[in-house]
Amino acid sequence: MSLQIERLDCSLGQHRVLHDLSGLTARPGEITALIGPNGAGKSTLLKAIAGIESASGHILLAGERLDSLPLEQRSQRLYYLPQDTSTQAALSVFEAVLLARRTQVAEPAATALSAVERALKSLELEPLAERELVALSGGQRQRVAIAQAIVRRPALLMLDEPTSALDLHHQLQVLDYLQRLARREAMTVILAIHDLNLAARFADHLWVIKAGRQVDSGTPREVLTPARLREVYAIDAHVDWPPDAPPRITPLSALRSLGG
Ligand SMILES: Nc1ncnc2c1ncn2[C@@H]1O[C@H](COP(=O)(O)OP(=O)(O)OP(=O)(O)O)[C@@H](O)[C@H]1O
Repeated sequence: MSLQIERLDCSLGQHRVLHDLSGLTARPGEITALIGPNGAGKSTLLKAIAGIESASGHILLAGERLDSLPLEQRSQRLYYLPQDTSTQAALSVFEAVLLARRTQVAEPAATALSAVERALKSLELEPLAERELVALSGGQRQRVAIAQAIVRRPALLMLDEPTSALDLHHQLQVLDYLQRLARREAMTVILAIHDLNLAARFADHLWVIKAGRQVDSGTPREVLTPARLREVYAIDAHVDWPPDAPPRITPLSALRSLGG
């Protein structure tokens, strides 16, 4: 389902965080990466779409006004995975993923169990299935949280920095899996991410925001230019799109203060 944002404003307390975001589209079957410096408003935008933060403007999913749906109905269509995946829940990995599935979908137990097994396998979590959540490392917990998100099969999946705690193997493995999942299930996937090499490699489309304002949107090649990186991140960077290798963005130096 295609997501469209029009005239979105959001204030937190006295602070206006998002300013009139318009014309942002995320398509089914694609990964849309949301990029921008610290404090740009990436988490706030994802939370506003999820209905966790209140915002004005239009948020349309497959033409339907998400922003006028009650939270419960929104949550049947989307899933938002926050940046902080810490938990004190006294559950095993398997139980946590099963619970995520069962609170969302009414179905026979055997169907739920096989969905959980598939999700664990897809994220290489089978060896940890019986471990307690509280006994996991940060990266392991992050992968479990991603399994809890994907097992629900939402039409719109939003992940806030889903690879921030992952080692290099799992960064590639998770993003490759999300890309295949999006294509196979025609899922709309939006992820906030700081690593521009991963964004360039795995995203079909980028949204760029800075200080709550939309700076650009387009394909990685259109958006990730040295001039744009200078403007958005205050860095000098070398950008290379080799024909037979993944794109390479090499930060060279930090320029003036970025602020924020
Ligand atoms: N509860 C709040 N009340 C007031 N301002 C807030 C609140 N939460 C966040 N902000 C401010 O909103 C702005 C956007 O924050 P947000 O967390 O959305 O940024 P971000 O782009 O996700 O940043 P990061 O890359 O550091 O995670 C920041 O200036 C932040 O200080």
